[in-house]
Amino acid sequence: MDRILVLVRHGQSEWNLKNLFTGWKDPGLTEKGVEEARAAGRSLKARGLNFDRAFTSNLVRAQHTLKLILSELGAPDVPTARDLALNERDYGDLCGLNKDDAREKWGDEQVHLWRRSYDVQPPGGESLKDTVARVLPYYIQAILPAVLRGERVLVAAHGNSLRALVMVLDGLTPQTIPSLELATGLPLVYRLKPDSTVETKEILHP
Ligand SMILES: O=C(O)[C@H](O)COP(=O)(O)O
Repeated sequence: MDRILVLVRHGQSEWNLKNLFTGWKDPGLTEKGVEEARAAGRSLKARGLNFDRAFTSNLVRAQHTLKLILSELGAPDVPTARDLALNERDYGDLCGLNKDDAREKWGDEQVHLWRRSYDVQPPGGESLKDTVARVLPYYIQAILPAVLRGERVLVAAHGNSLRALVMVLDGLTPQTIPSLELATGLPLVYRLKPDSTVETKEILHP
């Protein structure tokens, strides 16, 4: 039995293009983001993958990415769960601010800590640790059981909600997680062992 889990960050959003902190705000995909999602679907199809179940967040940039991928696979009706647990990390008071302006105001180091550290919270927002605290229980309760049953599972979510999950899957630490970046629209293909640890991991480049 194969235990397939594929994670994909949404395609470029309108606020990614404007370099704005986004969090729980709900911009759509740019034309480039739509193409990135379609390319992800084509890569998965070329890899011979299809899916029995899908999960996404409550935000349209991830939902639209998932819809485009499934359309490219010719499988628009895959059972799909949408849950706030997979939402992007909430950037709180930073939402809507330009990231370069934030660096000017608070300094590169402080902004890097807010964006990439494990336990430093942006003002009024969530740290990655806070994000793990809602993503991991959902993964264990909803996503992992499907994978262990042999269902091929696709998760379309966000840069930091997926960093939270990849941290656990890849055994990263608070010291190593800051260097993890997830590109938009690049599928991560995991094959899990029966004990739910990772057997193989593959990044599908277009
Ligand atoms: O929420 C956002 O601003 C982006 O989707 C992710 O931002 P980051 O890459 O700065 O964490």
